[in-house]
Amino acid sequence: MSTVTADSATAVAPAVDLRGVSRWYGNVVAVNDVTMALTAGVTGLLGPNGAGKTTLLHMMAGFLAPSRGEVLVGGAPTWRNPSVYRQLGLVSEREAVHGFLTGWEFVLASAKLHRLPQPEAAARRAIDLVELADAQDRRISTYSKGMRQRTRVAAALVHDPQVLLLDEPFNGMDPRQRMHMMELLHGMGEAGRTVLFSSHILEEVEQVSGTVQVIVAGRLAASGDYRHIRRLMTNRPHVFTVSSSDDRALAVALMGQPSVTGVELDAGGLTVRAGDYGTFTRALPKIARGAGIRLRRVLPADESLESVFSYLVES
Ligand SMILES: Nc1ncnc2c1ncn2[C@@H]1O[C@H](COP(=O)(O)OP(=O)(O)OP(=O)(O)O)[C@@H](O)[C@H]1O
Repeated sequence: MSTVTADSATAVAPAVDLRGVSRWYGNVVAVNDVTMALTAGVTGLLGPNGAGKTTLLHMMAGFLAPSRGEVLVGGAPTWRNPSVYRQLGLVSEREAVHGFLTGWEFVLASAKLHRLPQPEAAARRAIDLVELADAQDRRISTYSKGMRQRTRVAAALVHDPQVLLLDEPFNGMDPRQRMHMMELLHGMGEAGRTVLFSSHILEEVEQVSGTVQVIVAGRLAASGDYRHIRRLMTNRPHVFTVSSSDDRALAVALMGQPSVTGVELDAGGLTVRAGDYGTFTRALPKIARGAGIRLRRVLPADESLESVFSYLVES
């Protein structure tokens, strides 16, 4: 977990610090006792739909009050604290932009809302950063989805905030637009900004960020280095459906394996429960070969992200 250690005098204070944060809507608990600290660089906030990602981001941005706990940005509470807004930018999930404005007008309006001393210079810098200068004088209604998204990022960055929060920024983008947005986020992280983006897609997070916060049903399920979390996800018990040239003989051979915890045989083939993914998938071809059996099909039966997430929560 990316906590700041007290033993190091040079430890960097987290830009975003959540301490025992909960938020409920009536009797729905959207966020449940979350503690996390974010420092410079890009972090992915990974979780299935309805996990509480938007609620967390909105509390960080000062749009929502926590029901319990503290949400700090730069050491100050975000709720009802306009001075914090100068340090952060939020790109929300919904894509509402005024299509009749040009990209330039939209970003400039944001600079003026922030009452920046030189709004034109700030708008120019933000537009250059997202590489939209060529299209800045066209109406937003003529932009592609990716260009609209970049316009919104420019508007959120116009005041050069230390913290940038993005809610599902890759939704609906084609691969090229995705790549461009990923490079943009990378660059901002490398420049020392604290960037947090939410996603429900594991691969998306893997490509952009080495650090992940996994949120499931309002709780922080796992946190830290992506590879560590990936291992947690693959080292869990797995169920496979297997069909072969002789399912009955294969069932007998598999039952003798320590990595196998259960085998069921029916007309459709075998359902095999294995202790972990790697050991079983390495052992299976050898076992089949040893018994003179040909494998026809091996499919993981429980690979939905939902099942991976619920495993993380239960473990
Ligand atoms: N204004 C609200 N009133 C009541 N319940 C809400 C409200 N906003 C969110 N919720 C509930 O809180 C939970 C978390 O929602 P949230 O939008 O934060 O999740 P999410 O991870 O961002 O999901 P998604 O990706 O689908 O937006 C869900 O059960 C949702 O139905």
